[in-house]
Amino acid sequence: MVILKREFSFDAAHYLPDYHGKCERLHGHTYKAAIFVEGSPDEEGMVMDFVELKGLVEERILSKLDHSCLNDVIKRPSAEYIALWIWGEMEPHINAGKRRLKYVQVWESPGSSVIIDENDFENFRGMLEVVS
Ligand SMILES: Nc1nc2c(c(=O)[nH]1)N=C([C@H](O)[C@H](O)COP(=O)(O)OP(=O)(O)OP(=O)(O)O)CN2
Ligand SMILES: [Zn+2]
Repeated sequence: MVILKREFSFDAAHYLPDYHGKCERLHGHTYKAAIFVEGSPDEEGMVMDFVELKGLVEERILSKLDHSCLNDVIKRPSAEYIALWIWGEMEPHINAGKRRLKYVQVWESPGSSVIIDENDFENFRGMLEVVS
């Protein structure tokens, strides 16, 4: 199997309502994220066309999160829950044939990131309180 990765970034505001400290106040980040897809190269030599993946990221993620207040979309927008939300947006459009969404990584700052896989999504999706 081969794992391909597409990285992207977005600017957004958020606050952490249940956090006690500076992050309970409205502030912003330039987030970075990566989508990892596992599969076998097809007859075109591709696990998944990067152009298709870029379009999905723009349609399913960036159009909703870039220059937004994340709390309008995700109730507790920690990096962990942002990653779970991204998983829910992307998985139905990626899993096909032998290709599978493998990991989602979200960086809140260059030194701080989370990585989730399908088990995390199954275990924690119920805690993801999506606003809209
Ligand atoms: N496990 C997590 N911990 C924290 C999260 C999170 O999403 N998951 N988020 C925050 C806050 O959003 C906070 O803004 C992060 O602050 P900090 O780490 O200090 O990072 P800065 O953006 O301020 O950048 P630095 O240059 O590193 O100060 C807190 N914890
Ligand atoms: Zn923050």
